[in-house]
Amino acid sequence: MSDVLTIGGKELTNRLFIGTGKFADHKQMGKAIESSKSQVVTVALRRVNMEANEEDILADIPGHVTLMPNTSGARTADEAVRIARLAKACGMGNWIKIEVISDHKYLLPDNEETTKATEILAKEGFVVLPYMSPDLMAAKRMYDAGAAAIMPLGAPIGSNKGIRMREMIQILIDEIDLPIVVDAGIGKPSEAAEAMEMGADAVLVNTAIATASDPVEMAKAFDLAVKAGRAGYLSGLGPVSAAAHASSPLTGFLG
Ligand SMILES: CC(=O)[C@@H](O)[C@H](O)COP(=O)(O)O
Repeated sequence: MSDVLTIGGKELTNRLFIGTGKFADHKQMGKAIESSKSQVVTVALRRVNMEANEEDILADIPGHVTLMPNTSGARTADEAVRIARLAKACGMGNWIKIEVISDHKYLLPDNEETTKATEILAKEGFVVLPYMSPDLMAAKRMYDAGAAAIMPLGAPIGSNKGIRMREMIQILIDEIDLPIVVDAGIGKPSEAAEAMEMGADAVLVNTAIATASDPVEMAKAFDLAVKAGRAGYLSGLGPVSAAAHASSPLTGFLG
């Protein structure tokens, strides 16, 4: 059975998106991307070296993946728009993950500025994926602004805390008619599976893979977990109940 996720006209058969920060080096990053089988990779524009003869992160990103530059470093909508336009001008395509953050302790996104940037860039033809704090009204505004997918955080970036925003993310999955990509804070393969079992369309993982003892094997573990979670969701999870229900008949043994 084919299970395709379509975003911005691209058909994706793998639902694990990968971030490129925190790896020991670019070679290790490239190998982890390969072993994750990811088809979408996000890269901060400020990490792309535009000077010749210097190490270029793009050289180690496999050519078949879709690049999703992100606006990491932007504190306002205007800054995010400027970074997105620069990324496009550098030949990085028209996908953009909007990240607008002015809180330096928790790195929580500014939903209002993110929506503004989404509207401007969607009108310019970008495929816009806003990173956001999971909130139904904000997600509806991002939908109206032209977002191609919504990327709610599971927990603060780099925290590896798991799906702390579970209830709020579930509301987005149930109510927003766009792909939901759970982004940030996923610390273990089982948490990626959890997001997929909830009905998320994809997950984005960086820190948990890049900071593992063996990032290449961990990338593979995340790929398997995302596939398992998705298969569980598509199979229809059984009901949860407070009381026990015997799995085998409890009667009929004794006369
Ligand atoms: C690379 C990137 O975009 C991160 O900002 C993203 O949000 C992933 O978060 P984790 O590093 O917590 O997986």
